[in-house]
Amino acid sequence: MFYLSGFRNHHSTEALSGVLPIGQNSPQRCPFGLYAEQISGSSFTAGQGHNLRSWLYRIRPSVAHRADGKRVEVTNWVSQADDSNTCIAFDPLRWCPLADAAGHWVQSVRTLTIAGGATSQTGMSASIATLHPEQQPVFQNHDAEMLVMPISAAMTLRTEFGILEVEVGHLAVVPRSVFVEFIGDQTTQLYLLENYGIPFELPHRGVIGANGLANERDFEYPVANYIKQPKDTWVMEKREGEFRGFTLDHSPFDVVGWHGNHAPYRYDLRRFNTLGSISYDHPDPSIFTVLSSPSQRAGVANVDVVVFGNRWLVADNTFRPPWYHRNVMSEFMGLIYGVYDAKPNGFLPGGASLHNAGVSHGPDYEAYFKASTSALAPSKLEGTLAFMFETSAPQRMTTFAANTPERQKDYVECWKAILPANLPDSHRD
Ligand SMILES: O=C(O)Cc1cc(O)ccc1O
Ligand SMILES: [Fe+2]
Repeated sequence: MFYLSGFRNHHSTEALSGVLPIGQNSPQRCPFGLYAEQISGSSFTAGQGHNLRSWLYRIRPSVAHRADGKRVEVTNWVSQADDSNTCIAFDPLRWCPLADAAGHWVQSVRTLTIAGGATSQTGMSASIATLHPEQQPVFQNHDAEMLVMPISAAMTLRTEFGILEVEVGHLAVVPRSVFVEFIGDQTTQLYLLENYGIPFELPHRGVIGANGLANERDFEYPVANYIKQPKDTWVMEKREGEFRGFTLDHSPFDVVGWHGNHAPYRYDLRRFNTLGSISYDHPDPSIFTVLSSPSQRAGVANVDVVVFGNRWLVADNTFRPPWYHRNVMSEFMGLIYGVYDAKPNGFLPGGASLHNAGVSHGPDYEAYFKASTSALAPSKLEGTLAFMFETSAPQRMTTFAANTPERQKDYVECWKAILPANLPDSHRD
């Protein structure tokens, strides 16, 4: 399938040539009698480089989709970090891969951790969902930009803007309020991040220069692809954590052409140009940032998406895995495949961990022992893809996450075998 390349480029695409008006956005009558509709992703007055909007040329304006909605109960998708369904996360936390959930993917979402929420428009939530091959509802998330990563099988996202094929090892981002249908040929679990804050940007590269990390051209946008379907379509929408469903008498995927810099996209995480230490010491993980949602405070992210993929380890006289640490940001981690170097046991593909702000953590005993004693020849981490959602707000654990049988209540035992350094009981030079 053909894609448009370039992060936040001003893309133009037509499923039928001649549908995009030339030199203006909203002519008195659009070509072919289509309807022009703008969707924005920033305030109208956002600065240059942060101003996000696209123009869609569609068979019906999306207001024609409006029908009275019915409230739908979705039990475990949490959108506010308050006392009603979350608790404070004091301890290091870890979960085994969750069992597949029944039902469609929206019902299957189980939020594990959350910071901030949909109403305050800050923070994030991290969830696991299950996508089955059955028919799925079309979905609109007014609360958040959604970032999804399939874990065991590829999936397809049909959106108003066109189709994104999303493999294991890809991430896909769907802006707020965009109509999207998740389609799977095989059952797969998904990691799902809701970003309640400012839409994702590429991190500033600073002295790294113009290239490296996630390169702009590797972000792929869909080409226009419409269906003129008179059949009923079931749509679900989410607003401030509440869900409603309604039936349309046609498909919302009726956009024949679009142009703009605000659209869903995919990125192959295996294209990430990982940079690291070629002298000594383990760098801070900010060097692995793929996407960053900034906060109002310069240099402090609302949420960073960080990836740990295949890479050479060559640092001299260095403890090469992550050091022991406490981070002022809070860290949710997941594993798409392979082994994560700091946690060779117990952190499994499809599993998750949370080290809340200030919570001490680091390599487990086995990782420490191996990395502190093995010969330091260059070595390569291969067949591995882990990620971290790092947010400046403390993350809470949901009631579901606290009580699910997949929670590893013995997680802290992985540091138990660590021996104290061999020193006399007390001494002072
Ligand atoms: O805790 C973790 O495993 C994530 C992490 C990785 C790293 O390379 C440095 C710091 C950090 O928090
Ligand atoms: Fe960490």
